Amino acid sequence: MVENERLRQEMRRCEAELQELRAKLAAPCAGCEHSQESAQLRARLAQLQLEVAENKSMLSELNLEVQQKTDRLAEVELRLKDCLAEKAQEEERLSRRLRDSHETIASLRAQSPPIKYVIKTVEVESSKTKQALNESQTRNQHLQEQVAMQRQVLKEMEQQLQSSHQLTAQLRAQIAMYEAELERAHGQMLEEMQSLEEDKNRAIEEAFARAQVEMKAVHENLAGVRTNLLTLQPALRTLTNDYNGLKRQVRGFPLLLQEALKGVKAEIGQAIEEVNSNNQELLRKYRRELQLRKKCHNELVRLKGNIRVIARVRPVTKEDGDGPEASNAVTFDPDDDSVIHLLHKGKPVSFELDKVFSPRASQQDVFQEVQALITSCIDGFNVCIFAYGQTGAGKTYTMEGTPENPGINQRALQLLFSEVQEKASDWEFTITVSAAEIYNEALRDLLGQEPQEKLEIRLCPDGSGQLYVPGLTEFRVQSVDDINKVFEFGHTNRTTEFTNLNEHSSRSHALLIVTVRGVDCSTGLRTTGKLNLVDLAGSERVGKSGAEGSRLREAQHINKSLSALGDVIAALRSRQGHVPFRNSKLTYLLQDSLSGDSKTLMVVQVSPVEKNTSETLYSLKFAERVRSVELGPGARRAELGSWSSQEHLEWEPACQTPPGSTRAHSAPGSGPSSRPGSIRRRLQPSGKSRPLPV
Ligand SMILES: Nc1ncnc2c1ncn2[C@@H]1O[C@H](COP(=O)(O)OP(=O)(O)OP(=O)(O)O)[C@@H](O)[C@H]1O
Repeated sequence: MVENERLRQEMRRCEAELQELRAKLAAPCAGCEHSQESAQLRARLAQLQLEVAENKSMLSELNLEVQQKTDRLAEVELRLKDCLAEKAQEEERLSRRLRDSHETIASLRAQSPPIKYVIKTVEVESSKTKQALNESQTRNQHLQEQVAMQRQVLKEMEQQLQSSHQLTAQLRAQIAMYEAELERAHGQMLEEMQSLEEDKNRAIEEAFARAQVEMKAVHENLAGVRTNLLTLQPALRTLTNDYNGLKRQVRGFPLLLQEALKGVKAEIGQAIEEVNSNNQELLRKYRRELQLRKKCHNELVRLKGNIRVIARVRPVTKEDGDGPEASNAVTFDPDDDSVIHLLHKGKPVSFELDKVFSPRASQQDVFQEVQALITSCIDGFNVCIFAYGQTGAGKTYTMEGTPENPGINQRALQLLFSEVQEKASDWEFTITVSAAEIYNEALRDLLGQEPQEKLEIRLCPDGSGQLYVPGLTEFRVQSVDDINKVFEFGHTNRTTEFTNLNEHSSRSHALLIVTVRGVDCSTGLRTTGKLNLVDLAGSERVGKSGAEGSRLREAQHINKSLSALGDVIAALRSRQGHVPFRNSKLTYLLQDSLSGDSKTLMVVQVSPVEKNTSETLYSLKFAERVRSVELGPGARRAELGSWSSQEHLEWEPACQTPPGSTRAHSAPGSGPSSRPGSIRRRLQPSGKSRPLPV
């Protein structure tokens, strides 16, 4: 049975392989790949045929075995039948003997006692016989069981035989089918090989034909090349001659090259010299242009006036409240931006200043007006910009502004940075800042470690006549970030010192002092310009409104310093012989930035509302007083002469005062010869440190 199963599996495998072979034979194939596959198929076919033959022999062996088993079975059946017949005979014999014994017993019973004895003996023998009978019956029984068993085995074997027969028939049928299949595959393969052979022959024929054509063409080409070769030979000869000529020339080339190089080098040297002299000329022109630009710039500032007063009116804010008191009392002249009209107690009053900014003016508009002054600081001029006005009129807004909309202070520093950067190729600049406060005529350093300490203004010990503040901190700034840090530090110092900062700041002057020091890299010329940005204390007249005690003292100090400032500016503007700088700490501190060729601008801050008209009137009168000391055109020319002379001192030895200029009002320290301070400042030797000049 196991063998049968194995054979069946083998047959199934053969069948699967045949299927596969059939599929491969059916698939389209090409070239040598096909022939390779065909060879493989042929080998596989042979193997399969071998396997089929093996299977067949195994099948015949199996048949033989079945036949042998059938024969043995028939033999067993025969033996069994013999056994049964023997048993039947034995039984028959034994029953016959039993019957004889019974009869003998009965006849003997009818005889005498000796006979009885015999009977007894017989009876004894009879029981033995019975026992033998029983035994033979038991054996018979056992044999019958064995026969039944054998029969059962026989039956099973018959069934097995039958199924073997069936299987054999099936296998035979399958083998026949496989053989047919193999036959067909073989036929197919032969056909395939035949067609491949034909294809191959065809391809060979075609290739041969092509090769013949190509060969013909090559022969033709060869003939052409031969003809060309014949014609090229003379050209080759010419070329060889040329080549030999060139070779001779090349031998002489280094000499020629050296000569040519010598010539070119000489030309280049000459060209470099020409370029150098051109560069020198250009540098000279550039310097002259630079000087001219400076002159033009100063001329522009001069035309605008050395001391200028402008007004800025702030917008009405919600702090001004509602009602008639908060109504607008200020109007402007649409045709003249230097005129402002104020309606005070029902009476119109007009003022004329250098420029008036309406509430619509932006921080940038105002800055534009002061921009030229700030850039002149880079050229070594001292500049003062003041914000003047009553408390809440917008002084701090104009000078400091807000973080989103910064005022003059930050914009000025930004402008200085960008200007300095533009000139970085020719100049080296350092910008430093100091911040100070004057409260009740006491000067304090806002950037120092001890802001509460009072500082003094002293004469420079070097005998130059300049003033300085010992201990005033100077910070070097290089970016807007640095400025912000400095401002923040100054602000912190102020806030930690005073509980009511707003009130305090209204009553103190805040100064931001920016010093720009430059060195011209090509000439070594040094300049120092100072920009003083001052947020003045509130100008309202507290003293007149009956203030007492500390408020009165504050008011007196403020009034004193503000009127001292007014006096100084008026004296400078009218070129008085004596300028009262020492009348207040503020003017004393700013002395060198207010005198000489310094430039000053006062921004008068104005509140537009009705309730502030008295203070507004006072502020505008102050502004007009400062401005009213008019300089005639002659004086202005004289001023121009003084500026020019300074430029000439640096670049040209001679200076000329323009004709018609008058020096009647010139202060002793403002003429060309009496400005040693400013000239010294410009000619300071490189790297020499000195106390901050004030
Ligand atoms: N041009 C302006 N545009 C918008 N708001 C302004 C302008 N000027 C001033 N302000 C606002 O008016 C208010 C008062 O201004 P600011 O504090 O600058 O006055 P001040 O004169 O410096 O006062 P104090 O003397 O007390 O320091 C502030 O809220 C400020 O923002």
